Amino acid sequence: MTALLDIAELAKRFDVGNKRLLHAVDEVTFTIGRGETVGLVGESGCGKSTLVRLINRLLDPTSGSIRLAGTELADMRARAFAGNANRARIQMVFQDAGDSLNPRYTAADAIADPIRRLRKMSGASLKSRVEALADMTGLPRELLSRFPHQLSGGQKARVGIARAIAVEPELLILDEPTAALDVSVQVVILKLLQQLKHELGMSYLFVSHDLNVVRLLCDRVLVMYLGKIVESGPAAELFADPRHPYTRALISAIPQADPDKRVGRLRLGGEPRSPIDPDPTVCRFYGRCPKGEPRCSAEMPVLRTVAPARHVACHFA
Ligand SMILES: Nc1ncnc2c1ncn2[C@@H]1O[C@H](COP(=O)(O)OP(=O)(O)OP(=O)(O)O)[C@@H](O)[C@H]1O
Repeated sequence: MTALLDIAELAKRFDVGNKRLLHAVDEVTFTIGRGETVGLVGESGCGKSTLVRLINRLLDPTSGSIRLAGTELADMRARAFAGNANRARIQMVFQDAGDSLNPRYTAADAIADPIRRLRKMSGASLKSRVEALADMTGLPRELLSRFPHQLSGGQKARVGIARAIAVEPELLILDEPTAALDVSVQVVILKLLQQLKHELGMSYLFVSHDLNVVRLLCDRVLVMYLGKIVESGPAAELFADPRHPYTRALISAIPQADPDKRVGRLRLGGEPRSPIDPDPTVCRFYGRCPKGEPRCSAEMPVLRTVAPARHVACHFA
């Protein structure tokens, strides 16, 4: 499969005062193929949003490379990227469509906005393009004149999706696209996203806390922990045989309807492991950083990735 997105050694460090840097995204390397759906999972604060904001060029990286079909995007400042021709090629569906839509824009204005800016379309052709997008996303045309507060959660989600696909992106980043929706609406929106992907041939980077959804929708999964991709692999393989202790802990937390399949939930932390622990996949310092940092990932190896396994420095420089 040809790589559409090629991320290499991508890093974002934030200055958190007292001469300390927080490694929000810590030298991350992965690819997304054309037409592939890649899931990005990890606990709150592990760096998922920072990573997608780097890829979507809303944030400037500290170092590393973001190549889209061979074109380097990391060199350009986030502000300059907004007006760049490549802007249309990566679009994003945000977590809460209600929050991300401009309250002063009707649904039609919201969908038309990127087309006007990035495709320089106007007049009757713009209007018919907006109507076609409403049809594609199942938004009744009569709702196009409504403002976000006059739409249901599911309808706002459809507007957010129509807006994101309006300029025919090659890569769609979905940041918890159904987290703000009722369960029944979630299913409908996930089916719509699957259908659009097949119709339009896009690649998806799917960020989610819901591992059951990730298992169902994604070809491959990236597991992020403290700014690093600690494990990545084909979804079926990773869920059947998680190798990294953090992935195991994450999977053990998936609710199981079948009592026979329930296992005890694994938790990280507790006593430090022996420095001569024979299992190289287990961190010696879970929750007990030698530097005294509570969130340190010291000596946690990276598994099943293209990068060679190596020891991870303290999360705080
Ligand atoms: N502008 C910033 N300045 C300093 N630290 C930041 C900044 N933005 C994010 N961080 C820190 O970087 C780390 C990663 O944050 P990020 O929002 O990427 O996590 P996340 O995995 O997306 O979390 P969630 O799932 O809760 O959205 C966190 O420790 C966060 O506090």
